[in-house]
Amino acid sequence: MKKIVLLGYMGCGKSTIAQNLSKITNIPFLDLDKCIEERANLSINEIFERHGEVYFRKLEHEMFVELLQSSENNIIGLGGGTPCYANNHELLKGEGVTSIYLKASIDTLYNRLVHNKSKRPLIANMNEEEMKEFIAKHLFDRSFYYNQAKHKVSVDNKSVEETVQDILEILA
Ligand SMILES: Nc1ncnc2c1ncn2[C@@H]1O[C@H](COP(=O)(O)OP(=O)(O)OP(=O)(O)O)[C@@H](O)[C@H]1O
Ligand SMILES: O=C(O)C1=C[C@@H](O)[C@@H](O)[C@H](O)C1
Ligand SMILES: [Mg+2]
Repeated sequence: MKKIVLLGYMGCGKSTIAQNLSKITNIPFLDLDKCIEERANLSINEIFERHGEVYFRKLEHEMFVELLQSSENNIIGLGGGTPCYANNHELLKGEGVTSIYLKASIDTLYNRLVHNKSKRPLIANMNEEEMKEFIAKHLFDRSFYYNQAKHKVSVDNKSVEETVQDILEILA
């Protein structure tokens, strides 16, 4: 089995890029956040509200391990925080795993997230100034984990198609 794992900060484009990559390669795409929502029968927001983040991180780890263990070839889009909890970052280095960090600058992330934050509980209640500061600090804290990926693709100022092309070159 081969697993292509896309990771990176909220809004870097994991879900968008993975969907497009899936169409071109015919490798089925699994979105970890969606799998968790289906298993819990709750939205990510509801899981955070009702059970708290620690519980969410437990579900997230269990689901990630389960997806990696399946015998199918898959593209897996992680949640923004997945590599930063449990031993998930170690799993990025496993045999049969092609892990790719979609690296975006603070400005790119801010511009994509500012009008699109309601479904992202970590930033949903922040104003614009708080959000920019939060993204800068949070990205810095998380970079160590994101950099455990085997490959890195910069997504700044690139179209979806250009980023997909960069990934296809890694996979070739
Ligand atoms: N060049 C681009 N590549 C990827 N996404 C882009 C691009 N330009 C604009 N976008 C938009 O940026 C947003 C990226 O969000 P997406 O949900 O794919 O990110 P994500 O990394 O999966 O976030 P999360 O971790 O919160 O699930 C989408 O609204 C998408 O349409
Ligand atoms: O960056 C994060 O920690 C998160 C990102 C989303 O994909 C979701 O997994 C959840 O909102 C947490
Ligand atoms: Mg996503």
